[in-house]
Amino acid sequence: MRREPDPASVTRVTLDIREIPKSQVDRIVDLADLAFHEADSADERKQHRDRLRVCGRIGAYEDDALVGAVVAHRFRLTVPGGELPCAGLDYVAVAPTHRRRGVLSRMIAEQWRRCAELGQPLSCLWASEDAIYGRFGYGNGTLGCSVEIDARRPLALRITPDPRPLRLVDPAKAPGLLGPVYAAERGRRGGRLDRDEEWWRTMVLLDDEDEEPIRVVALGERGETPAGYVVYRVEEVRGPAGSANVLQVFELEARDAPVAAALWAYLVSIDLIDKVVAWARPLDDPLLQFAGDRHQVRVTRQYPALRLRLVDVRTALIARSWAAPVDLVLDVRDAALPANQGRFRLAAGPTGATYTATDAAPDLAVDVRELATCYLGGTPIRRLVAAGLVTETTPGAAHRLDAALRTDLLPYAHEDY
Ligand SMILES: CC(=O)SCCNC(=O)CCNC(=O)[C@H](O)C(C)(C)COP(=O)(O)OP(=O)(O)OC[C@H]1O[C@@H](n2cnc3c(N)ncnc32)[C@H](O)[C@@H]1OP(=O)(O)O
Repeated sequence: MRREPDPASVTRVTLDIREIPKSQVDRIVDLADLAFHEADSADERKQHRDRLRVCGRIGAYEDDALVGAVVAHRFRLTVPGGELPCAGLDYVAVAPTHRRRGVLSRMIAEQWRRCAELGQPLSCLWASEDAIYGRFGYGNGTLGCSVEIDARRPLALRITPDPRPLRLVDPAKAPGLLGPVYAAERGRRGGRLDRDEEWWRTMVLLDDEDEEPIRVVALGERGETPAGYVVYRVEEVRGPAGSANVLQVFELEARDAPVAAALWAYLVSIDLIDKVVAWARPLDDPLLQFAGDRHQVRVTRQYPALRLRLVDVRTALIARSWAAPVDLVLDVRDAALPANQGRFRLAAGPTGATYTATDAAPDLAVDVRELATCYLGGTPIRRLVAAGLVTETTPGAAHRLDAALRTDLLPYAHEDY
C-alpha cells in the first residue's frame, strides 16, 4: 500500500551541522545581512570578520550552502559573588528560504553540546524578537531602562557632586586607562561581561565615519585611576519641530553616587545640547534617586535586556553567592537538557551551596527558564509565582528562596553586542 509522506519529513531539510571554518566568516556576514535585512560597509565587514574569527561558529549546511549560523563569544559573566564562563550567542541567522524547519533548534542543540565541552554553565544573548528564545530555556536575566534628561537647564541634584576634575581621554588610550575602572565596576552587578582591548576597540569606542566622533571623559586627578568615566556621542536629530542635539550615553561607570552626579551634571551642562539620552541603565540607577527633579530626568522605557540560560543548573547555583540561608526542594523542568531536570535539594547560605538529587516532595516547581530569570537577583521568584509561572507547594518557599537570591544591586547589562 502506498503511504503518504510524513508532512514533518517533507518540510524538514537534510542538514549537516558543523563548525564554520575561519576561511568562511564572510559567509556568516552575508547570511546575517540577508536575515537582518542589512548591508555592511567595508569597515563594518572588517569589524565583523575580526569578531567572528575569535568566536565559536556553528553552521547549518545544505550541501555546501550555509543556511544557518549561531556564533558564540567566550565571555565571563558576572554572577552574584563571582563570575562564570558563558557562551554569548550572536549572529543567529537562518536563511529565509529555510526558516521554521528546525534549523535554529538543531544549531542550539549543538551549542549545548559545546557548552558542556567548554565548561560553560551559562549562555546569554540579546534577542532580536522576544518570542524566539524562551522555548530554549532563556529567561530575562537582566532588565534595563532608558533615561532621558532635559539638558536645556542645569541638572538638579540632591547630593553634592564629586569636585575632582574632568578630562577628555583619547579613545585610543581609553582601554588602558579605563579598563581597571570597568573591571571593578562590573564586579558589583550581575550580568556584566568581561572585555579585552579588542572588545573596547570594536564594541565600545567604535567610530563611525557617518557619525559624530565618540567622546570619552574621565573624572579624577591626573596620575590616579579615574573614579568614573562616560562614553558618549552627540547626534543631530531632525523632527517636525526642527532639529535637536541629542547626547547619547553609551556607558557611564562611577565608583559612587557623587562621581555619578558629577558625570551626569557634566553631560547636561555641555553647551548646545537639548537632551541627554541613556538607552540602557539599571533599574536601580542612583541617578533616579539623587536627581532633584524627576520631571527633568525621566524613565522612558523599561525592557528585558540580557537573556540568560542556565545550561548546567547545578554548577550555576553552586557558583553564586547566597544572601541568606535556604533549604528547599526544587522540581526543575528542562525539556532540552534532561541532566537539569528532576528534584533537587538546594541547601545554600552565606558559606556556600549544595545541590543534590532527591526523592523528597518539592517546595517549588520551576521551569529552567524561570530559574534563569531569578538567578542574578533581578526578578523575585515570588513575582513568577504570582504570575502562575512557578508553582509553590510549600507556603513561604518562594519568599525564603528570594531572601537567599537577593543582591544589593540589581543585575545590569548594557552592551547589546
Ligand atoms: C542572539 C541573536 O542573534 S538574536 C537574532 C535572531 N535572528 C533573527 O531575528 C534573524 C531573522 N530570523 C531568523 O534568522 C530565523 O527566523 C530564526 C533564527 C529567528 C529562527 O530560525 P528557524 O530555523 O526558523 O527556527 P526553528 O525552525 O528552529 O524554530 C524553532 C521553534 O521556534 C519558533 N520560532 C522561531 N522563530 C520565531 C520567532 N521569530 N517568533 C516566534 N517563534 C519563533 C518556531 O515556530 C519553532 O516552534 P515549534 O518548535 O513550536 O514549531
